[in-house]
Parts: sequence; structure tokens; C-alpha cells
Amino acid sequence: MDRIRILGGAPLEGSIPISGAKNAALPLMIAALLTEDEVVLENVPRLADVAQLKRILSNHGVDISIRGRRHGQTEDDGETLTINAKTIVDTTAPYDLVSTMRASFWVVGPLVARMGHAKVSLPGGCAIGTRPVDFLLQVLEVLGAQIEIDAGYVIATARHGLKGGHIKFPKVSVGATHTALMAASLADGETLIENAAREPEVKDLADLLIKMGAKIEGAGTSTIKVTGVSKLHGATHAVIPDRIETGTYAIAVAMAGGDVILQNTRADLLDSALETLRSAGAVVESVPHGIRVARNGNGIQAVDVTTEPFPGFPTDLQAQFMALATRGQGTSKIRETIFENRFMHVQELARLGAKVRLDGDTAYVDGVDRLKGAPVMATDLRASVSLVIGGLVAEGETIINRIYHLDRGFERLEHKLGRCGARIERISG
Ligand SMILES: CC(=O)N[C@H]1[C@@H](OP(=O)(O)OP(=O)(O)OC[C@H]2O[C@@H](n3ccc(=O)[nH]c3=O)[C@H](O)[C@@H]2O)O[C@H](CO)[C@@H](O)[C@@H]1O
Ligand SMILES: C=C(OP(=O)(O)O)C(=O)O
Repeated sequence: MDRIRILGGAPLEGSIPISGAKNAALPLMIAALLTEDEVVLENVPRLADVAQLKRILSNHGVDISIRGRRHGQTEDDGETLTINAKTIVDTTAPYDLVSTMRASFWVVGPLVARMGHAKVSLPGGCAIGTRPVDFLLQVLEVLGAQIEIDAGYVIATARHGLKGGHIKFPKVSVGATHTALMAASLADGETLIENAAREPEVKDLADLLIKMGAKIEGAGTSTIKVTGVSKLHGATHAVIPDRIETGTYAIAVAMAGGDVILQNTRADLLDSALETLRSAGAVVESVPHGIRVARNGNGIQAVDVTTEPFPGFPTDLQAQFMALATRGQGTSKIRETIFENRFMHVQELARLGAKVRLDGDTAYVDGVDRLKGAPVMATDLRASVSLVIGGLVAEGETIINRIYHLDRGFERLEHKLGRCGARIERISG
């Protein structure tokens, strides 16, 4: 199994290209199931989750090819995928394909909307909470599908197609909002979605669906109206920048010190996290096509953050901020309100010398003067990268085991940090 080795202490200087967002690319690829025509997606990140979704879509009979690089494009530009779901040969998404990734379950909406049937294994993904799918099933039921759960599979049937309805989520859910948008786009009549997720990835999905001919109003707000159409057509769309990758490298610079331009990204995708980073003492400013982050000399201030749905502080940056807080001056308070089991990085950060106390949904982090390198284990995607951030300043050698989690969501991480001066390498085998 591959490992990451880091020798701490080097500041970061230079530029880091930000990839397309994993959490946008996945639902965009799934949306291609809604049409017989070709969907072309640009700026798709090269990630294990994207590769896994390609396998899932191929199993349904979808043809996916990678377009060659155009003149002047480099590895930093992401892939262009041509996705053709002309014929869906199988409406089953089996356990062995779906169990590794949460988003794979989202094929259920488009399959039942277009084919009237879907049999999809209950999903896996990061083990950060129980992560039920009840809201997604409610969406399909409100739109007229019959739902049965049998031997770990959800079987959704709508032989005469879906019908518009009124969906009111009890809690904001990104995946349930994606499901509602995709299913309602091909339903008969109007669907009103209340308490919808406002995450930029939801807006990006709606933007693609609109290009495909869907009638959607209000995406990006908490009330969305979808008027169903009988057919969607092909479209070309570029995936938005990855706000979590952006925030992660911004935190890495705040931690290690230095001055870095994060290229091909936008501050408005993560205002709340960048504001917290400023309050921690980093310089954060928008520059053409990116964001500059710097920390020179001054220390890291303690932070007080609570995770919330967008536009609040994102849960997917909680572990990374905790890593930063381990070196803060004073005690930071970090409250996790989205997932009930998202503190697994605490015991691994402790191996590096971090002092963290847990009290229910809140972590209190007492800043320490130094971290010391140690062998640690990646437990989930964002927890893994928090250990990388810790390793950047830990004295001596940090070895991160089980980095397959990292490869799910960070493209060429060791290359991106290494080109800014971090002493980081992948050890294969
Ligand atoms: C691939 C992807 O985009 N993953 C993101 C997505 O996950 P995902 O879409 O799975 O997360 P949700 O927004 O659905 O989860 C929010 C909360 O709602 C709960 N819930 C959700 C669905 C449901 O049917 N029932 C239910 O109770 C969840 O347990 C959680 O407590 O949004 C999360 C919240 O921003 C991010 O951390 C994940 O990185
Ligand atoms: C939790 C995440 O992914 P998933 O929803 O696929 O588990 C994540 O991207 O941080």
C-alpha cells in the first residue's frame, strides 16, 4: 500500500493549480444518464472517485472517452470527458461498485426518471457518520416512485414516469437536492424544492441541466422550482474549481508559512472559510484567476468555527482547520454539526503532539509550540489531508499510511505541494 512521507519545516512558495471540484464532477457525470445525447465535461479532476464513477456508468452501458489535450493544455488542466448514455443496458448499480463511494448512489434519480426503474446498492463513502439515504428516497416517493429495500438494495420503480411534487427537506442535504434536481427535470409537471442545499456544486449541476434543456429556477437559493420536460439533450460544461482543495492548500500555506498563488479558483466559493483563515492571521486576497495566501512571521491565532451548510463554514474543511489550530496561540473551538462522527483525525493528530479535547460535537484545541513527526493513519478523505498539513510543520519525518483515502479527492497532492518547496514524497508498495 502506498504511503506519503513528509519532512516538516519547509515554507511553501510558488503556485498551486486547483483542479475541478470532485463534488461537482460526480453529479455532473451522473446527470449524463438523463439524455441519449453526448455530454462533454471539461476540467474533470483525475481522482479515484471519478475513475470509480466511470466504472459504475460503464456498467449501465454508458460510453465514456477522454478527449486528447488541446494545444497549450497541460496536466494542470483536467480531463475532458465525453459521456454518451445513448443506451442504458442495465439499471442495476451493484454493491461491489457502489459500496466505496457515497455519490454513486445518486444514479438512482436519473435511472428511475429516464428508465422507470433502478436497483442501486446502499452506498458507502467516508465513514463520518451513519449517512442515511431517507431524504433521497423521500424525493423519489414524492415524485411518484415506488420504493422497496431488499437485501441491501434500493429498488425504485415508476413504470409510467415520475410526476412533479412538493419536496420540503427537514435538513439541508446536498445529495438529496442533487437527486431532486435530476429526477424532477424529467418528471411530468412542476416540482417545488424547499430547504434546498445552496452549495456551489448544486448550482453547477443546475447550470448543466439548464444547458441540457431543463427548466430550473432558483438554484443556489433554498427554494428551487423545476418544471419537467419530456427529453433532455446534450451539452458542454466545465466543472467549477474545487473549493475544498482550494481551502486545504490555503490552510497548508497558513500552517507552513510562505506565499502561494492558488490558480484557477475563486474566493466566492469559500468566503466563510477564507474569512476564518484571515482571523487566524493569514493574508488572503483575490488575484486575477486565483487567490494569494501568505503568512510571514506572525503566529497563528486561535479560531472558533462551527460547520454549517453553504454559505457557512464547510464540514469538508473542519479537519484541515483543526490541524492548523494545533499550532494556534491559545485554545480553538471547533464544532461539527453536519456529521456525528467526523473527529477521527483527532487521535492521529495527537500522535504528532496535538492537544485536543472532545466534548460531544465540539473539539477544543490547545495550541502547542511544536509538532513532532510520527507514523499516522489516514481514516477518511479530509482527515487524511489534515495529517499532511500537520506533517508540513512537524519536526522530522511523518509517514501517512492508508493514503487511498487521499487519492479519492486530491489530485497529485505530493506534486502540487512539492513544487512549492514541501519535502513530500509518495512511497509505493
Ligand atoms: C460527494 C459529495 O458531494 N459529498 C459531500 C456531500 O455529501 P452528502 O450529500 O452525502 O451530504 P448531505 O448534505 O446529504 O448530508 C448532510 C446531513 O444530512 C444527513 N442526511 C443526508 C441525506 C439523507 O437522506 N438523510 C440524512 O439524514 C446526513 O447524515 C448529514 O448529517 O455533502 C456533504 C455536506 O456538505 C459533504 O461533506 C460531502 O463531501
Ligand atoms: C465526505 C466526502 O466525500 P463522500 O461524500 O464521497 O464520502 C468529502 O468529499 O469530503
